Amino acid sequence: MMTDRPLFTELEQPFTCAAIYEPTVDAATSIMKESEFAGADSFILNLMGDGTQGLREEFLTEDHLERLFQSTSKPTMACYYRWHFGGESVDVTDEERQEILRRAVRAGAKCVDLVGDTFDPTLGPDVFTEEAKRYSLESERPPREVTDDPDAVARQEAEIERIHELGAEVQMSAHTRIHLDPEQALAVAETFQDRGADIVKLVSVDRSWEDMLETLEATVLLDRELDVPFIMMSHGEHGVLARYIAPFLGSMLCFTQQEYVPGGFYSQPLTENVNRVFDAVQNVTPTRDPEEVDWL
Ligand SMILES: O=C1C[C@@](O)(C(=O)O)C[C@@H](O)[C@@H]1O
Repeated sequence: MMTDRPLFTELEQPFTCAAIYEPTVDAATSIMKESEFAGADSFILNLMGDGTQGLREEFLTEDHLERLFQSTSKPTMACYYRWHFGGESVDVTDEERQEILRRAVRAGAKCVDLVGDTFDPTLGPDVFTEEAKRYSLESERPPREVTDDPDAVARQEAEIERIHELGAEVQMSAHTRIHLDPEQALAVAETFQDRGADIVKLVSVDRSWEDMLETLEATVLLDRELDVPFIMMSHGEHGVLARYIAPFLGSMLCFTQQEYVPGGFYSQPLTENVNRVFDAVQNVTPTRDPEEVDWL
């Protein structure tokens, strides 16, 4: 008998979530099956590909998506950003993106990624441009993909309810394109939690080891203060190390990949590798107050 796939918040944490960037359902299925052997616990499917690192538009039907989700007993989360990993902006409205994400849920996705500025896109340079790089190198810019416009927030809250009614969870996310210090990270995370998100995801920017250490500090702060599960991580080469470590400090999962394709996105560690780390690192969760420990 078919068993339903678990929700993301039902999985034992921390776990791996393998990113699927393939252009066709067959290719995506093949990578998902191989990822299962590498120990992937869940998947994130990129829907905004149209030929470059994500599912092509012709596969965005309920039938195609259902065939893909049914090929695994692991849960899949769907995302459809305004940009794709090839670097260009995607020419669809927020309403269309949400319609496609709801279609994915009807086809069996267990979670959708709701970008934090949906219905009120934050202004800023196009991603992957020289100007975007400058934006990320400076700290005193507002975080991208975060809005507090009351109309947009009300629509986001209604969208979260619709997705809940369809039986899936919502991960509210922001790729902030700037480095977040711990207090900034907590402020954004709390607004997403207040909107009804089941999971909060923050992707900061780390430009140095000091930034990376602040990202880990933000992870500890979020773990202490947030009521919902969260994912804390960063873009930037200094952020890669924290992707392995943050899951031990409370970040719920690590986004991984099965293999690195030429011209691909290499910040996500390989699934097999992360699982080896998760398995090897034991006995690091404190169970007693420092006062109760003999050997300090
Ligand atoms: O948003 C995220 C995280 C990500 O941006 C990363 O940096 O690992 C990659 C995306 O596939 C995923 O949806």
